Amino acid sequence: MADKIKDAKIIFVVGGPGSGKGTQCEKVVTKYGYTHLSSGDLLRAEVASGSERGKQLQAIMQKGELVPLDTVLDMIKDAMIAKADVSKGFLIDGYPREVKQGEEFEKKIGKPCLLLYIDAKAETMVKRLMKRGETSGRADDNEETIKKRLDLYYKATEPVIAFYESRGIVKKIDSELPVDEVFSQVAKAIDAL
Ligand SMILES: Nc1ncnc2c1ncn2[C@H]1C[C@H](O)[C@@H](COP(=O)(O)OP(=O)(O)O)O1
Ligand SMILES: [Mg+2]
Repeated sequence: MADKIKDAKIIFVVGGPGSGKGTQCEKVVTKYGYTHLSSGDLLRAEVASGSERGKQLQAIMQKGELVPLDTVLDMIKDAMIAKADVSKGFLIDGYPREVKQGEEFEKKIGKPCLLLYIDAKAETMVKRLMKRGETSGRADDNEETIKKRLDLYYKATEPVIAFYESRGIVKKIDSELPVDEVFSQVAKAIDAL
């Protein structure tokens, strides 16, 4: 089954909470016809389904912690297989959150050809998340959880960037700029593939 996705382009989209990953991915979907898979959205869909697994996930996410690796990976893989025939490529948004997740992804699914590092200052991310929290309805868009998510990002996720830098596939994107200017950097990186 996983054979079908072996030849598809896989792009990891990594950045802190509120850095603008989802915003940029939506624009890539429109321009390039890629499939956008946000690990957070997949997990939130499971929570919304009201399943037993969803309830356990919600408790973890509300605390700003990482959910078990196999759960996320299985969800991403199932979603990729479902889209394999129609997709030009995959944007994997919000994953890997830690180096181990990247290693497991490559074992079970395939290798990324690019890592988009969506970079914004902590202060900017907090500001954007607090604003998003006014309307998002997300249980983790509150001041206390935001702080934990940022700490975890710097501790667990930044090493992911270093790991893939050694492979030469990291493209750093300045996400302090207006959305369209951020996107022109993203488009340049994708056009160069
Ligand atoms: N370049 C930019 N300038 C200003 N606001 C931005 C921006 N990119 C995203 N935003 C806004 C949209 C959202 O309300 C919030 C978080 O963006 P997001 O795409 O949901 O981030 P992420 O998916 O990385 O958590 O910030
Ligand atoms: Mg997002």
